[in-house]
Amino acid sequence: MTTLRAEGLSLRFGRTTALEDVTFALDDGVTGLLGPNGAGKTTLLRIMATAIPPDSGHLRVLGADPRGAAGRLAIRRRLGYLPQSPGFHQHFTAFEFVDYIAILKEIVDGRHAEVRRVLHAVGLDDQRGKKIKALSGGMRQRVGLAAALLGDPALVILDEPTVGLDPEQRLRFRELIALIGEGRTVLLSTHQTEDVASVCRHVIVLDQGRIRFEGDPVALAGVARGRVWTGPARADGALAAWRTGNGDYHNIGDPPLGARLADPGIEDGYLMLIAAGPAGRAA
Ligand SMILES: Nc1ncnc2c1ncn2[C@@H]1O[C@H](COP(=O)(O)OP(=O)(O)OP(=O)(O)O)[C@@H](O)[C@H]1O
Repeated sequence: MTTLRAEGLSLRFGRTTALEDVTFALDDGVTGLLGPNGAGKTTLLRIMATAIPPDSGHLRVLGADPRGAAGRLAIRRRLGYLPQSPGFHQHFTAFEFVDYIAILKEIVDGRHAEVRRVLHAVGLDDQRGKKIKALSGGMRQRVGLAAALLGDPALVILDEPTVGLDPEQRLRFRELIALIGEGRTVLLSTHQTEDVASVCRHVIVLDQGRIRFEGDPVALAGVARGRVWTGPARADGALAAWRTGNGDYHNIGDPPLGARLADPGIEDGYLMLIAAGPAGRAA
């Protein structure tokens, strides 16, 4: 079943166009929302979480229309949202923070059992009595994730949850997200193409408020097929190029004649789209 359908969403902040004619649908599983700084990711997530309305366009979330108060309430009851800055109360313990969110979510029956359940789901059984300020960044993100899972939401929206985590924490967090995506819809906003490669079955690339790509991760890599090559120097005219560990340069763009083509990855496809700019719509 389609969990969410957005049609022609647009939103401006003064003279800044944050979103322009954004149309997509979400189903079960993890969808990655990739885009550079300022692409409009957080704005789009906030609209979907019913925190702000779009200027124009239509949105249907879990069968409800967020334009009316009753629709918004119905959506919020079945939604888990982890914002970029969850506003942790540093002096609360992990349990107290999640319990506080459970109160705000109006969970009445078995509230403490539900708090324990979500803390267990994110692997924080042993840490639940610790103060937020004493937890590592990765643990803190888990507390935020636990709060987002209260009430077993059908739709979970995660705004850049892997930012600032070390590689091992990021791996563990990805595993958790993959588990959460089984049987429910998860939208994961991220700058990390590795997040998308490891957990997402579907990916949306947003740039300058517009959708530049929608499809599976293999198709995103395919955007750069025939456009990635290696050579001894940074190629003139490459859209992006960087030196690799063995001293060769990895180039993306229009390859010169006789170039040594390489298999593209998700990062190559993503960079092709972003570097080519709005005119270079490739999917
Ligand atoms: N409340 C606001 N008032 C004014 N401009 C805003 C506001 N929120 C966002 N913007 C602008 O809208 C555009 C999109 O911002 P948004 O935060 O949605 O991007 P983002 O993709 O989430 O970026 P990042 O990856 O840096 O978090 C940016 O140009 C931003 O400056």
